[in-house]
Order: sequence, then structure tokens, then C-alpha cells
Amino acid sequence: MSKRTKLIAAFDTNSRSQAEEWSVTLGKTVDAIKLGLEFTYACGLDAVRAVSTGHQLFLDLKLHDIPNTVASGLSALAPLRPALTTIHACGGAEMISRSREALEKAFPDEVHRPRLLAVTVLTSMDDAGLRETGVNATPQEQVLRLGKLAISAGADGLVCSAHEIALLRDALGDKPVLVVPGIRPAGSASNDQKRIMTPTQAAQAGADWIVVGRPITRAPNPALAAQEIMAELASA
Ligand SMILES: O=C(O)c1cc(=O)[nH]c(=O)n1[C@@H]1O[C@H](COP(=O)(O)O)[C@@H](O)[C@H]1O
Repeated sequence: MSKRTKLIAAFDTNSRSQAEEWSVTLGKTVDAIKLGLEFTYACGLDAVRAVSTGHQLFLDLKLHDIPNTVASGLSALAPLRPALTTIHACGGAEMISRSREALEKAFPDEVHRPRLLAVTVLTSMDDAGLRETGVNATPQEQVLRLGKLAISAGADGLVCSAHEIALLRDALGDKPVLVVPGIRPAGSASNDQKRIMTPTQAAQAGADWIVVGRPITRAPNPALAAQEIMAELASA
């Protein structure tokens, strides 16, 4: 039997008390929690530590700068002991390899080293949005190009949409960890996401993890919404 796709709940809020509440009400249901730019900038690193205690943490700060700055930034974040953390693949091979080195240095014990994920093409971008940035390729082509670059430079995995999973698995095999946002249970609003799929579709395509924010946190009953997605993943 293949491994079940795991669920990460994105706690996108600027309120520490809200995140603490979700940590209690959702933390036991989901496999990991994600704290990102909004929460970290609004509430600070102590709050990240407090909210993530007892949970697997996906610290999603999407670093993108010169290699030295990104590597030093990751070293500074190491005490938070995230399970997963992000940089942007388009920062290039040296930025990615220096990031990996920084994490290896901070965590000599490989088992506890945060897994380095390279964000490929944001799930909020479609063909037209990508073209606007000067990239003359489809999102699939660009995800594949950046995915190969990132894995060969030392990333453990990639953030991509479910539409690119099959392509990446063909090119890179089963080893890279594929983390997939842009997930919408059937019937829920897409919001600003463009390349979306349902939890079942993403699981069947071979996602290791899916990331779900608003369909859980803005649901009338977030705990129930999370349980329904977990049930969907269990039967996918
Ligand atoms: O790195 C991410 O997690 C990420 C990458 C990406 O391409 N698209 C994307 O939506 N995300 C994150 O995944 C979450 C999706 O949230 P919802 O659209 O509310 O489900 C947000 O916290 C985003 O920051």
C-alpha cells in the first residue's frame, strides 16, 4: 500500500491567540502546522515557537536573496527546529546549495535536519501571470526546470501544484518530497489560487503533503473541515 498523503494546516493569521486556539483544536487532527510570513512578521519568533510546540512545524518563510544572506537566515531560524522550511528555487543553484550546507551545519544529526523545500512556481500563478514576469514557458515547463535545478543543487523537495506532480515524479523519481498547496475540497472557493486540485486528486497524483489554509481556517467548523480532509486522504 502506498503511504497516505499527509495534511498540513496553514495558520495564516496575524493573531497569536487565534493560532494558539487552532493549535489546540486542529493540532491533533492534522499531521503538521504551517506558520508563514503573516504570522511570523505579526507575532514574532517566540510566538512561532509557542504555537508549534508539540507539532511538526512547516516554517514557510520563502527565503529569496543572495546565497550568503539566505544561508545565514536559515542558520538563524534553526533553533525553531522546523520539520520543513522553504526557499525560492528561482534564487538559483548556489543559493540552494548554500542553504542545504547551512542546515547541515546547524543539524549534524541528519534525522533532525529540517527538510529544505524549494518553491517552484506559486500556485497563484497561471500561464498569463507567469508570462508577465518575463518567463516564456508554461507553469509546467517552468516547474520542471526549477525542480530539476533545485533537487540537483541539494533541495530535499519542492513546493508545486498538483498539476505538476506526475511530470516531476517522471523526471525526478519518488525521492523528492513534494509539498502541494492550491488544494480545494470540491465546491470550495478558489480565492487567489489558480492551479488547484482537490485533496483526493492531489493524493492520487502522488503528493507527500498537501497544504490547506482557508478551506479549514475559514470554515464554520475548522476542526470538522480538517477531519473531512483527513478522511478524504485516508480513502484516496
Ligand atoms: O509555500 C507554500 O506553502 C505555498 C506555495 C505556493 O505556491 N502556494 C501557496 O498557496 N503556498 C501557501 O499555502 C497556503 C495556501 O493557503 P490557502 O490558499 O488558504 O489554502 C498559504 O499559506 C500559502 O502561503
